[in-house]
Amino acid sequence: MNDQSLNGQSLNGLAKIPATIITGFLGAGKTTIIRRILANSGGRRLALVINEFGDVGVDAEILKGCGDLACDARSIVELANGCICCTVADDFLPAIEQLLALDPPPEHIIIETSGLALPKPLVKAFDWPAIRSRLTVDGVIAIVDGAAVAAGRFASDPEQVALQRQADPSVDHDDPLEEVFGDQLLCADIVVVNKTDLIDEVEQRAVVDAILARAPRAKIVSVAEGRIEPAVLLGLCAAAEDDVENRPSCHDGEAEHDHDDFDSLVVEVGSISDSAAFMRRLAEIAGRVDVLRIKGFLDVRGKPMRLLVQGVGERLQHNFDRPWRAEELRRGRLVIIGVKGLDAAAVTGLLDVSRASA
Ligand SMILES: Nc1nc2c(ncn2[C@@H]2O[C@H](COP(=O)(O)OP(=O)(O)OP(=O)(O)O)[C@@H](O)[C@H]2O)c(=O)[nH]1
Repeated sequence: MNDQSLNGQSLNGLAKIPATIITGFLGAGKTTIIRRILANSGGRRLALVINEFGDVGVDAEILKGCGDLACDARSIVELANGCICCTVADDFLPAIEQLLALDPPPEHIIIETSGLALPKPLVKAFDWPAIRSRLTVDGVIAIVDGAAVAAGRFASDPEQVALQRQADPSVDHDDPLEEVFGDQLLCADIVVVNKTDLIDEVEQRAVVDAILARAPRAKIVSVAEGRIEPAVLLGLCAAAEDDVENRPSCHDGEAEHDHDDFDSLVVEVGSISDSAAFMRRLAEIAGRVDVLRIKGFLDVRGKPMRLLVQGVGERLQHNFDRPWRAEELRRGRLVIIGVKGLDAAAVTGLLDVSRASA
C-alpha cells in the first residue's frame, strides 16, 4: 500500500469507490451477469464502463434501460475503441473522470472488459495516482463459458501440437484462446462457471478441474444464465491493485501486446424479410468459418421491433429486444469475431452483405 491510501480511505478521508472488473472470454456471459446485478442492486447507485470489440455497441444497448433504478444512461460509459487492456492509458481515465463527476457519484463501478482483453493491465491502472486516490479494485471476476470449456475450446491437444512441431518447428504453436483464457483466470478473485444448463455434472466437474489446472487457487462458483446474488461478487474488498504481483500473466515482461491473433469485421445488413432464413444462413457460416462471436441488430421489414442477434461459436439466438425509435436509423449491423485468418470474404459472400469496417 502506498502513502496515498489507508484501509480503503483516500488522503482526504473519503472512502474510495469500489470497482469490480468483470472479465471473461467472448460470449461467456459477462453482460448477462451484469444485467442480473443491475436488476438486484438493492438500491445501490451503480455505474458501468463497457468495453467491447467492434463499434456496434451491443452490450451497452442491452444494459441501458434494464436497471434504471440502479444505473441511468448517464452512468454508462462505452469504450469501443479497441480492447481496454491496450487503450487503458487513453480511454480509461477519462471514462472514470466522467463517472466520478456525476452528482451524486456512483457507489460502485462495474467494468466489463471485452472478451479478448487481458485484465491485468487494467488492474495496474488502478495504481496510477489519479485513480488510486479515489478508487480501489473491489474484485476481479472471471466469467467462464462452461460449455465452451467442456468442448475443449481453450485447451490445445498436446499430442497434436507435438506432431505439428515435428512437421514444422518454425510454426508458432501458442494457442491464443488458451492464453487469454489463462490470463483472465489467473487475475481473478472469483471464477464464475456460467452456462451450466448446457453441460451435465461430469462435464461440470471436468470444467472445474480444467480451471484449477491453470489457476489452482481459484474460488469457483457455478451458475446458469448468470443467476448469482450480487453479494457474492460485489464487496470483496480485494484491493487487487495492491496485489498485482500475485496475478501472473503470460504477457508479463512484454512492453505491450496486441490482438493480432484475432480478426473482427462489422457487416452492414440491409432490411431482411425472412429472419428464420437469415439465421439459418448465419448458422451455416458460423459452422463453416471458425466464428467465435457474432452479435448485432437487424431490421426486419414490416416489424416495429429491432432484432437482437447473438452467437457464440455455432450457438445462435435471436429475439426482438425493443421497438426502433422514431429518430433512429433502422440499420442492420453485425460484429463477427474469429481467430486470425477469419475468412471475411466467405462471411460477406455467404451473407450477401457488405463489409462496413474491421
Ligand atoms: N444457454 C445459456 N446461454 C447463456 C447463458 N448466459 C449467457 N448466455 C447467452 O450467451 C450469449 C452471450 O452472452 P453475453 O452475456 O452477451 O456474453 P458476454 O460475455 O457479455 O459477450 P461479449 O461481451 O461479446 O464477450 C447470449 O446469447 C446469452 O443469452 C447461460 O447460462 N446459458
